[in-house]
Amino acid sequence: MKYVSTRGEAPSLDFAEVTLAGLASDGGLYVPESWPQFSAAEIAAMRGLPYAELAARVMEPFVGDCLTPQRLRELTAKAYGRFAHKAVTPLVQLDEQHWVLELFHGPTLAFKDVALQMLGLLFEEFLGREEGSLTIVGATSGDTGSAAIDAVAGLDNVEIFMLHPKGRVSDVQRRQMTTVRAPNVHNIAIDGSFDDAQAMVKRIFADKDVTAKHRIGAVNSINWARLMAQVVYYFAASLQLGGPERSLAFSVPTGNFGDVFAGHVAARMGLPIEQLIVATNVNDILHRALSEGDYSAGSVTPTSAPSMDIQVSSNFERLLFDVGGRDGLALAEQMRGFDTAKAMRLTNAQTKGAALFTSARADEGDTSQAMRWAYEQCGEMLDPHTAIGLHAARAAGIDPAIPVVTLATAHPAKFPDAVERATGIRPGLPARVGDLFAREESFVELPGTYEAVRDHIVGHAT
Ligand SMILES: Cc1ncc(COP(=O)(O)O)c(C=O)c1O
Ligand SMILES: N[C@@H](CCOP(=O)(O)O)C(=O)O
Repeated sequence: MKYVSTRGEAPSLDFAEVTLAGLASDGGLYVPESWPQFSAAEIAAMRGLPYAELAARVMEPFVGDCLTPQRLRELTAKAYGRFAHKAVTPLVQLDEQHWVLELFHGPTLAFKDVALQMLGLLFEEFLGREEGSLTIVGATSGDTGSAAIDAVAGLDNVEIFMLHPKGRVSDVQRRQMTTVRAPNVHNIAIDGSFDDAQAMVKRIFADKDVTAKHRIGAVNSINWARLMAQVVYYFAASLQLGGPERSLAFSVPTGNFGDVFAGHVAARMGLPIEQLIVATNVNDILHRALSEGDYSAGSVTPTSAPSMDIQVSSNFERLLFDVGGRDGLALAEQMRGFDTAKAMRLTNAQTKGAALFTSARADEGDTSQAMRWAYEQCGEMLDPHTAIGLHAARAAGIDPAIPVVTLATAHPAKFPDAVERATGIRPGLPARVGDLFAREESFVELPGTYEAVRDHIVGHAT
């Protein structure tokens, strides 16, 4: 399997190279040069498999010959062995039509663990082969940071610098990053938004003064391996609810468009998906793009779902590439226009090609109301991000005969204030996070300028 850049100019790479490269050298994102296909019979044969084996089957065509089938199975067994639920991503039914897919049973209580537990092992595997090292620079609006840190803390040949927007993540999220004591972990709080942090990460990949001395790696969903691992749970949910004979709709709380793009990949591979519902909070660039063709970024508004307080959605570029004719040079031109104007229109081909997607936006009242409904009517406590997904799922008007699965992207205890305001109940942290509030924090605060962040990273990277 070879990977190509969405901007058409970077060299094509194999799976190991793409995992270590993160962002493409032309500023684009890597995607497989073609989508692997499963027949209905092949999908049906996956029914009842343990999650780790299902993951190996779904990932195998993407990995190509970079891992033997046996080694891939050793890695998936190790990655998913750390989850607190035997099913790894269990489904919970809310009513006749709605289910939630709980993706928060990993070590840091969000869906990010599903991919990052695997990515940490892949880094070790591929770096070990060449005795290389990696300086990871990541941006987080709260969840990627802790999941990535958990996955790589203590590794000898990996160092991680994680940027979060100061004061804009929950206390639990911040502490899950800043209380990890390991010499290779560096937390940085910047003045600014997640979008500012993500822009700095992309800039550092293009900074020749830095890349001449350090091999920069990515843990954000710009790294293809993240998305590959997220495709698996769409298969897991479908197989439990009658797939491949029955088609499902998925509602996905969306920010950087990685999770829902993984659903698009599952559909491309042959999984019957009726609709992908892109659920946003008031930072609704994706809702406007999909409903009106208007992809224009404003400033970020802080909400009770801080991990989705994102306006510039990295993985939307992968969708535009895939549904708009896979013309890298034309997309590079379109993205350059967006970088300058912070706005662009989708082409007719892009809008038409994205027909599997629909979208909805939830304001703060809708989010609270969805948390309350799930708790009072169904006995399920949801976090605010999942509640946005549920609001969109119920608003989308899907045929009642089609099951709608909302991705539960975080544990409610990561956002206790918002959950308590909506339901009157304060969720407690599961025992696996330990004495989070007793541990000492360590992070530096930096101004929100690229130079300040770059100088800090260069000054502290070994
Ligand atoms: C809890 C939670 N829900 C939803 C999202 C949005 O996911 P994505 O960025 O893949 O669209 C995020 C952040 O990425 C998150 O942390
Ligand atoms: N919501 C994310 C933002 C980063 O997105 P990613 O999926 O590209 O890593 C977070 O919680 O950090």
